[in-house]
Amino acid sequence: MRYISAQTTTVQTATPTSAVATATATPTPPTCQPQYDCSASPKGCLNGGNCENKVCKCAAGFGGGDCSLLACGSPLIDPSLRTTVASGTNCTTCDDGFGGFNCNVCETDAGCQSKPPSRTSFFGNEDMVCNKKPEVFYDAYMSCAVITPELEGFFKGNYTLTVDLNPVNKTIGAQLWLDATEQFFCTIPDCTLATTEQNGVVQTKWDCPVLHCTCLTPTLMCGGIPGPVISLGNTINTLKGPFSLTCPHNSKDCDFFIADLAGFFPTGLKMVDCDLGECVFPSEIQSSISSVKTTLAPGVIACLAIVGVLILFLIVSCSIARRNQVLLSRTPYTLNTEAASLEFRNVGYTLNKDGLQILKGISGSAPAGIVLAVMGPSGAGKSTLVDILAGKRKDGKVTGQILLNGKRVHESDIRRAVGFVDQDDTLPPTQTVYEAVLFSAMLRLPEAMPIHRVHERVAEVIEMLGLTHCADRRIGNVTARGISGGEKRRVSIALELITRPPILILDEPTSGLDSYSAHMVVAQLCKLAASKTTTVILTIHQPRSDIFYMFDQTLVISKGSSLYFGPTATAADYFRRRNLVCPPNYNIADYLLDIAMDQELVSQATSFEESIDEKAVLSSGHQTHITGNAVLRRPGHQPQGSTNDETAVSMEESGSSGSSNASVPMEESGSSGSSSASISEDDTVQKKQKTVYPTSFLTQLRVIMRRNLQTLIRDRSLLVLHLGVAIILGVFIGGLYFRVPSNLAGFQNRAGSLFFMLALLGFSSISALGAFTESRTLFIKERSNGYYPPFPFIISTLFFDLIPLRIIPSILMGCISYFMIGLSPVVVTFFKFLLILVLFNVATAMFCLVIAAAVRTTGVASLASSIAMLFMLLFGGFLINADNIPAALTWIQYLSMFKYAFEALAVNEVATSKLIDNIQGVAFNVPGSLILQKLFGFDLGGFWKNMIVLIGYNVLFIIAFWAIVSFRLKERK
Ligand SMILES: Nc1ncnc2c1ncn2[C@@H]1O[C@H](COP(=O)(O)OP(=O)(O)OP(=O)(O)O)[C@@H](O)[C@H]1O
Repeated sequence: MRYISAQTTTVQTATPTSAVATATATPTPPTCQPQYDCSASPKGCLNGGNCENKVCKCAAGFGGGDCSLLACGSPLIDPSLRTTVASGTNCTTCDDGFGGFNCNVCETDAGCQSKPPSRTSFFGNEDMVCNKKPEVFYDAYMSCAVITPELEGFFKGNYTLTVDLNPVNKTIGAQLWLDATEQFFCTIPDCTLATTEQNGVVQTKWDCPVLHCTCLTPTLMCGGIPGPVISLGNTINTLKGPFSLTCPHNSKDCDFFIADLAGFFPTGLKMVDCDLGECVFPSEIQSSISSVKTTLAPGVIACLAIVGVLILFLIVSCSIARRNQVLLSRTPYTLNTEAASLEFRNVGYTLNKDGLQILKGISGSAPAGIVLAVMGPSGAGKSTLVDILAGKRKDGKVTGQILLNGKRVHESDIRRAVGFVDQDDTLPPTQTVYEAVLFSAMLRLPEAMPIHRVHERVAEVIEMLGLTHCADRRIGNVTARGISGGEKRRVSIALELITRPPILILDEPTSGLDSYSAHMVVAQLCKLAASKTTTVILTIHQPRSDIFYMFDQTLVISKGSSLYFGPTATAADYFRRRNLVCPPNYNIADYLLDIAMDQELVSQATSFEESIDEKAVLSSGHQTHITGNAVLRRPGHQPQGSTNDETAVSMEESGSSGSSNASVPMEESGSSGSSSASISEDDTVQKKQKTVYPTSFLTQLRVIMRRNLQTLIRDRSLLVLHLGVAIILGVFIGGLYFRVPSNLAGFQNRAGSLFFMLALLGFSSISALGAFTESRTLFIKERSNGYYPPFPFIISTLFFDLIPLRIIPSILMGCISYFMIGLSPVVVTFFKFLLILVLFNVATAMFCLVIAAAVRTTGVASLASSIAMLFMLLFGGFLINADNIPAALTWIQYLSMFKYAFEALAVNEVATSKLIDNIQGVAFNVPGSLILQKLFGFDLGGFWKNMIVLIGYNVLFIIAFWAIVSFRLKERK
């Protein structure tokens, strides 16, 4: 059977047969009105009708002169023969086998076979069938109910969408009906259609780049009566697209998405109970389902890629570090057993800023295994000299030469050979004496040294310096009182003594010590020198006479010039020969200082006519005199490179420390062989050597982290404050914005609570300044003394600042306030919310750390970060609308971390929620996304973009922090 019956329906005249569509309303009677000329009317044909010979050929389901009326005949009937019904009236009965809002949707195969087909099958003798699947092939019709609380808030009624899907012409025609009245229709060309299978779900999707819609005036939605709340006429008429329609095969629902209306319908229009059908020949049905792999949003892919690269980098770095640690722990080690000699020739130092000459060509030497005391009044240049001898970086210009064991070497070699105790005690306040010395030992003794030997050595040094009684007491600082100033001085010495360096240089080791302790410390240093493992050079102000005579050699400096250099024992004779006699019962050390202070006496001493012997020394150039007390005290002692020859021997001649008991001041010697070149300008020694650390990276990291953990636990105030404040403020914000409703006020509160949280976290980050400023000084000193390189310090600092003080508090505050406020209950939204808070807080803390590292003064650093924070807050998107910022200042918002975090938080939270309120009796239901767009000027699709920017800020600040700490935080004296 080719078709079931052939029934003819005459437009608006014939009485319908039983099978002909009828309407509840009386069919529109024929009129005598002139025929509508579609070519002459600007309106043309509506609802996808074509104007042919001045007459509209309407799409199935439509009729009337301009195709504006609902026609209730099946698509198999000639369009001109379909019965139309009056506007506002529904079709009630459709042709057999057809259904849908305007009776053009086939329901059965029989329906499709009830009339002769309007086209022929390629395969000839075929009956049409009704295809009900969303994958369509010829011309399908669909009608669906529409769920749209957004529109229903303004225009009450039942919404229906009728759609004509034409894959042959690649077009879609769609009409929206409110009750039975059409509100607007759209014609959509150039569509592509694809049926895909993803994770077992098959769906057909139409993607169309453009759409043209026409709002039918006067209708409720298009500015019609009675008194509409709003008119969508202009919005609908100016829609551009793109547009998409997605229909899953296993459901009767579809999604209708118009990009221009994303603010109004963020997830599209929900079409439910869709009835779809088309009459096709079976041979036309050629399903082409393609499977697609699950794809992630580009933002998610970028984030995953960053995390992946970081993890890979971490794994590779850790395995390399572990290998190095194992190798180093198996490397045989030797501890220093031999003292080194240090000679300095014509050392000068001039300040860059004002050209002031601080040191004027000072020469001398400290042969291996002796104690050399550098004396002089305050400001004479003692510290400057020992800084230079220790290879410390100086701000000004250094001239002269320094020889280590008689050889010119790079200053990094000198630094390696020298242990340096600074004038100021820079010690970790929260550690005990034992822990501080152990810290130095763990980092500076060889990795392969067994741990029990390390502890033994620590105990030995602590005992040697008389610190056993306070070994378990905390060092303390101004705010938390700990050990005494003298004990601190001895701890500083212990930190350097632990490595038993070939040369130990101490700046004022006895300052702050009582005379007994001073004597004890100097005696220990002399003992160390006598053991031939360490040469000691120290500066001292006013030693007691018994202490003075413990030094082997003395260098007296007056106003940057050498007044005396020679054996301590002959100093008194030397000045007596110049008629400068130390009064009886007078401390010779005090007398030497008196001379150095008085320029007349200095002139008297330096203008003295030298003896032949002394002249001989003079003419020989650099001289040194090593037969000092060390030799006298230690019979048989023969320092390295020295002889017991009583005649002065120049350094040049001896190749190393010469020997003489004659004492000649450097001024008199003239210090020939002076070098005007900076110490490091010698080509042979210019090659900078990489600092070699005795311990591996992992050991350094472990030891530093252990100390940071101790500090965090013992100096609990900051940790407790951050955690406490996070909990209290979490409860406070939760209480203040408790259970925000979805009305207008609730929306303001929701956005306000999110912004307030960011403000709190942002400003609490400023505490990073103070925390870092304390550890910064310690780092500079320890780095300079060769404890560790910057990298493990940076990791440890970031770990102990970011995790306990930034990440945990922001999670705490977020968890508490989130549920109290009643933000979105969606789990993913909650975790995204926490992630944003954490990324934001880490970024602001890193920003403050960068400032703290870059700016030396704490006051300037806190002012700079507070002002920067305030500006970022202002341009964060809450206090000023992004679209209203003056053009010249718009760039500032892109620097604001608040903007990215707030936008991400708001999009995450508010975009999927609804604003439901009632203003003066008019109820409305507006999507949160529309508010975000209109009120804040936010980019709705920008969640991952904002997240990437926040991650970018973190990476940028971490790199900046690393660069500043590595290249700027170096000791400069
Ligand atoms: N970087 C600098 N800028 C300005 N002045 C400097 C600098 N370095 C040293 N001086 C000046 O050089 C002189 C010597 O300083 P130095 O610290 O070496 O003296 P000192 O003998 O160790 O004094 P004290 O015993 O009081 O510590 C001082 O007048 C000091 O002000």
